[in-house]
Amino acid sequence: MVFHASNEDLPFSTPEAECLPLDATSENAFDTLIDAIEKRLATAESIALYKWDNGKAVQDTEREQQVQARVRNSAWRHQLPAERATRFFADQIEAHKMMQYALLERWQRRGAAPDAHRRDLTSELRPELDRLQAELLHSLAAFDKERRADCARQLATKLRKRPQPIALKQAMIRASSKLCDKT
Ligand SMILES: O=C(O)C(=O)C[C@]1(C(=O)O)C=C[C@@H](O)C=C1
Repeated sequence: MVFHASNEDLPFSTPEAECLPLDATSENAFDTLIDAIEKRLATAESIALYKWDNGKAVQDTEREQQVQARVRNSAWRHQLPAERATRFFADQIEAHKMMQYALLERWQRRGAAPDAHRRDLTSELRPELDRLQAELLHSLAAFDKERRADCARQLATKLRKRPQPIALKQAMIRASSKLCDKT
């Protein structure tokens, strides 16, 4: 309950649900960033399927260097220090690989990959990752502006509340492991 005792025109109390929480902006920025992280990881299954079908290794160091060069060059556009942006992206890439390895291991054990729709790595999936990059950097910048002292506790609660398959959950934890660090 919130009391408005000093103003007689206002009702004596207002249900909490009608009042905006004090930290609504911070909550929104946090949720938006976690959604964007999840969106990037959601491409891991299609990418792993492409690699399974084409016998391609998960690790592609040259592509990672290209991704990080683009991140470094566009960080300023989002008022982000290049170091913060590239460290954040290193975590996104590691989490993406973690998820791909988990899926490939599962398909190897079963002896087959799912009969799902296939998408091309070069013409569809990587361009999608490139588009998501701007969304992630934008969300990271907004999150950093509103970051609260209890960030780590908030993060743990948010991750716990997301109903997700185990491989995605673990990848989300890896992807967000340094979000609340100072640098
Ligand atoms: O583009 C790929 O091949 C991916 O698997 C995606 C990704 C990434 O997260 O950006 C992950 C692993 C590779 O080493 C390179 C890039």
